[in-house]
Amino acid sequence: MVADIIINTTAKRLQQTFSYIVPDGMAVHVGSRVQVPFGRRQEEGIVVAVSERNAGEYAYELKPISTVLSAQAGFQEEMIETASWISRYYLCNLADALRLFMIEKKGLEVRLYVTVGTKAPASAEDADVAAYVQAKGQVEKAALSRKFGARRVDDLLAAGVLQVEKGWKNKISDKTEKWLSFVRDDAEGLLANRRRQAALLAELKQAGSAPVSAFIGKGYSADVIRRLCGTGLAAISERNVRTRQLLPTLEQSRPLTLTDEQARAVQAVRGDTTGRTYVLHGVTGSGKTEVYMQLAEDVLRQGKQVIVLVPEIALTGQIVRQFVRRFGNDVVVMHSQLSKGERKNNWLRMLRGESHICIGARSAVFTAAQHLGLVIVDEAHDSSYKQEESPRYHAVAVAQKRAAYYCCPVILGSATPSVSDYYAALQGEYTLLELKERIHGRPLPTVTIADMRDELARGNYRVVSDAMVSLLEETLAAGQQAIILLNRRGFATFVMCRKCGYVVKCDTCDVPMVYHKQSDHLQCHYCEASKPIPTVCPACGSKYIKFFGTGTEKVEEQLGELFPSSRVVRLDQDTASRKYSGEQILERFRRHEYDILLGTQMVAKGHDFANVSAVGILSADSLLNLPAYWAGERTFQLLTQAAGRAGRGDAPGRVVMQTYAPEHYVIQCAQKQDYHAFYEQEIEFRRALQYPPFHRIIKIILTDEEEQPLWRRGNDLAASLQSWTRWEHSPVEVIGPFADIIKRIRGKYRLVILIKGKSLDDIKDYMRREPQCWASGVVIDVDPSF
Ligand SMILES: Nc1ncnc2c1ncn2[C@@H]1O[C@H](COP(=O)(O)OP(=O)(O)OP(=O)(O)O)[C@@H](O)[C@H]1O
Ligand SMILES: [Zn+2]
Repeated sequence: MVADIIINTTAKRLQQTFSYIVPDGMAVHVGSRVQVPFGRRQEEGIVVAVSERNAGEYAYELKPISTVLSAQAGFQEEMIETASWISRYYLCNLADALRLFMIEKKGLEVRLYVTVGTKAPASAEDADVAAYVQAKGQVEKAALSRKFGARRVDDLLAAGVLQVEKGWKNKISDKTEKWLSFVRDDAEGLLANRRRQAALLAELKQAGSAPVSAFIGKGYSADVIRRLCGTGLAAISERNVRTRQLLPTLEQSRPLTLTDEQARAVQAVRGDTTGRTYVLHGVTGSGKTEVYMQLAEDVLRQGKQVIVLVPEIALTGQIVRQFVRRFGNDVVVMHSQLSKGERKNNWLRMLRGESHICIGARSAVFTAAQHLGLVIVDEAHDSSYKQEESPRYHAVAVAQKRAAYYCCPVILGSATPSVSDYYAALQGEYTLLELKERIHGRPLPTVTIADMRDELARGNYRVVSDAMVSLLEETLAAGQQAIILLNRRGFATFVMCRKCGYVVKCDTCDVPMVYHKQSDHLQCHYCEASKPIPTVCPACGSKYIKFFGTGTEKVEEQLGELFPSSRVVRLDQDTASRKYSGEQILERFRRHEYDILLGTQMVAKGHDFANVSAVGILSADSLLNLPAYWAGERTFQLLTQAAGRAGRGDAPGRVVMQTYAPEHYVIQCAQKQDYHAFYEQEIEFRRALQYPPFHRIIKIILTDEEEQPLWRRGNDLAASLQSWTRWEHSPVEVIGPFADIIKRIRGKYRLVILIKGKSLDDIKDYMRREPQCWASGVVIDVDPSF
């Protein structure tokens, strides 16, 4: 038998597969991680194919595989299939695609482990060594040599008293903690005069077992714990750490009685074994989470597993909270603040089938599973599901691929489905499920539009319109809370000389720098570089340096002036960057320690705060004017989602939306929260201009420190692609090269070439063979999100 193997390294030249002989009796299958001779070294490899071919059929001499590293660390066949698809579809290396599924990206380290051999030791000294090894089961050879001397160990190996074999060691060690467990009751009266120990034992009997830290937290000293263990009534053991709960302990919840709409949705998906995709279009506050949970419960009953994807920002939010309350310890949460050891523990729990639900952001789509029964993607329209570095995959597409293998359904839930998903649902490619009503018949919020041109004409130069001021006044007076959205952080969005018009830009990016008042410096939002504020204009020397534009910091200041007695909190990248600080802000707002939550799009997503009755959107058109086909869709989604945070409790919701373009169809549809009207207009626009979903797009980004060579390279690549399309008569359009919207980032100029067509499979084949596509400074983005 012959195995095709990918060497696990990032070196680009090693991306092809290599063939090796499978020695007789060695258990090697697709997905095994093995060690192979490679040049003069041994390398780690991943088996991607096994065939019955004969080594003699090859033109060169094949070498045998050295060892199988670990059954546990191996890949499942499904993962290899999905990774191959990713590498074909997104035009990336197979090794890079495979690494998406690995928990230890760097690969495994091979070590030698010593166990007891078959021969008896000849002397008392040798017997000591053998006894030591026997007691430990196995000992790393290096450690044993350090303890007893390398010579001794080698001699004992040669004599057969000890034996050695290769094993693998994780670079990430398991993260463990000490647990205290109940052993038996104090029948002998050992604790007669020891009240603390007796109390601890009583508590322990109730709990069975719990982390030692929990008892320390309850006031038992380490000494009391140690003495209790000394009596043999309790014992300490090391256990792998479970996901650190981000949330305070929550009460368990029971399934709710579904509304008719919810029941119909659950019924439609239940028992699907075709691997279909369902678009669950439910207005904000319609109870999508309950639908997810009841479907998950079904799947759990069949002993299968569920992956739940949420936008990164929602990881501590509503949906995670609800799942943890309903399913308790059966849930693992993969959030970015876990240590590597914790991630690995979670990952292994899913792989071994010890946990059944994994909730996480984009990358959780790669979680190992025993048997996947359902994938849920909440807020499926969210742009965070697209990875913006290589491999540039979309988590929904990967989820669909995995689900197809397991024949399990994928649910794409959203109040504002992506135009492409909704189109696929209407075409019958997906199945559409709708929740048209909010729970308890609560009305959707009423939205008022504030035309900012009128405000200016009336002499209101503030960021906040009169309508919004009154809304906030009434809300605060009623003891309710408000959320305010402004999609720009910082204080002033650019700094300009009034005399000559000079705008302060980043040294390495072609963007104006943003003034941050709190830290009192200018910051580039692309590369995070910062600069002091110039006192005189660097261009003309005048002193008329002025700040323009508005960010969240300035609004925070203005709100403080307008409503001095209200408590305002700001949530944006600047305040949320410290560990857990974002969650704390949201948690304290939930407890009504603040009246107004102000922030960037982080405040618009998924939150379910019952006491929020007002939402203010300061600049509804901030995304609308971007030169991109998706500008309307993103704007509609953001506005509808933000508005949907209002009126989820007893008080009806009210929203003020500030805009300079009140007549624009996106603003009009968002005002009415009318997804269908928006979709009808948007899909016609897409059809007319041949944008997705009617045409697919590949974006090629070329970068270089020098502008001239970059254009030359761009023109050459475009010419190559053009000649292919002419020659093949393929209905594929090549556009560009043209300068990217932002001409230069981090010191590198940027050019873009777009490829558009109904099917891009053929041109992908061509691109795979075109060396210019694989040169350094070239990024290929299939189905780009911007
Ligand atoms: N069948 C039900 N009976 C009673 N209450 C329900 C029911 N289903 C859901 N709810 C409650 O309705 C509220 C809104 O539900 P949920 O947060 O799931 O909405 P959603 O559809 O996810 O909205 P959004 O898209 O805005 O996040 C929650 O507080 C939830 O507990
Ligand atoms: Zn910069």
